[in-house]
Amino acid sequence: MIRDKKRGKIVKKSRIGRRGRGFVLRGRRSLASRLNTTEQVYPSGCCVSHTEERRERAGAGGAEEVEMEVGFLGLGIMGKAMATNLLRHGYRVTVWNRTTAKCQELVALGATVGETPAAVVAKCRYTIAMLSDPSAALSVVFDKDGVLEQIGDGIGYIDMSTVDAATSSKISEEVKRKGGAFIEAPVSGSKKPAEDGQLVILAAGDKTLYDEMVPAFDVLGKKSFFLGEIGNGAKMKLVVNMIMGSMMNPLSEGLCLADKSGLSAQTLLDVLDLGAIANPMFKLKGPAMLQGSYSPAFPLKHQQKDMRLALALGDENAVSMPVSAAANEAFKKARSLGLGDLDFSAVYEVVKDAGGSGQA
Ligand SMILES: NC(=O)C1=CN([C@@H]2O[C@H](COP(=O)(O)OP(=O)(O)OC[C@H]3O[C@@H](n4cnc5c(N)ncnc54)[C@H](OP(=O)(O)O)[C@@H]3O)[C@@H](O)[C@H]2O)C=CC1
Ligand SMILES: O=CCCC(=O)O
Repeated sequence: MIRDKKRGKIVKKSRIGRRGRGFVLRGRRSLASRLNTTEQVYPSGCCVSHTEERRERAGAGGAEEVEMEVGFLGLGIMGKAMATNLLRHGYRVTVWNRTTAKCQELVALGATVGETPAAVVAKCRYTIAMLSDPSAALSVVFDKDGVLEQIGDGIGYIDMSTVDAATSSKISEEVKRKGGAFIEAPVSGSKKPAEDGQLVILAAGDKTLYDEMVPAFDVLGKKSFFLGEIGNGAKMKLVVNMIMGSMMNPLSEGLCLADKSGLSAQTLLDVLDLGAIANPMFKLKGPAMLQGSYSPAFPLKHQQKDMRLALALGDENAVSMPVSAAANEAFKKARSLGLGDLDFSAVYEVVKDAGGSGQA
């Protein structure tokens, strides 16, 4: 199933409004989203327009614009932008972050603070997490004062962090064992798309919870995919990031090669942008790399974590990925040089260094 905020695509009829668990998440929707009524049919399923879907929702429980409390765990680069978007669209948001001071900016925008992940889950029917890695995702669920202490019937937990399928499955099993519902929903898109509500959401797991989350996903993203069983969202995200991280390396090598062979690296970027391999990443990151500017949108340490997890997925499936493995080595080297908190494009510094700085 695919949803597209911009084009109004919906593939399969949603169960929203049927009151599966006796509640439906709604926020105050943006005008653009309210006007989005285009209907398109995909070959493999029935479809419903956003207008029809909203009518269904309204029919199920009265007025469409009912405020709902959403919990948000993890206010890093992505979590802060996503929680801010929910607040701007009228959601009531209760936030928690390990480093408590980071909650203050959200409080200034109207959020309330939960003392612990458990306290957030106790207060909210839906809690979203956006945490750095598998260890953080597990800790927030399983440790003392964690999500599991308060999850139960009729409560949804949505982990949007980039983790591996095994981590997601472990969380899913425990949440379900306690009567709650779980989806993984990692995202494609970085800081700016998160700020602009233009993420691509790769969800999997409990389909009813997914349907209930669609209004919030409409706020956070431009498109959401429902990919079936738990693990599929995590795997899709890792494959995408494995490609992205790998691509950053030949871009770096190309910039070095252009420079070392007497060409203008900026002209190389201009040429690339007009040809078959033009892409938003080269266009956005290339000029900043030439300036040595690596303000983190996507921290390098997270890109290396994704390469590592994607390579493990390759191992499991006996897929040989020598290009990705080499890219991972460059990211590891960058981390060892203390570049982990910079943007992942800082791998350029490692590539430049490996290429030598003198004249041929
Ligand atoms: N940045 C990007 O462009 C994108 C990132 N992602 C993914 O989203 C997730 C978040 O990324 P991003 O926001 O960039 O990362 P940040 O490093 O900016 O934020 C990480 C968050 O995780 C929290 N955290 C880390 N360890 C723990 C722990 N042990 N217990 C509790 N909380 C913890 C941090 O808390 P504290 O503030 O206390 O350190 C912070 O809130 C990652 O999985 C990343 O791979 C996905 C798409 C794009
Ligand atoms: O996981 C990070 C993805 C960053 C991006 O899609 O630009």
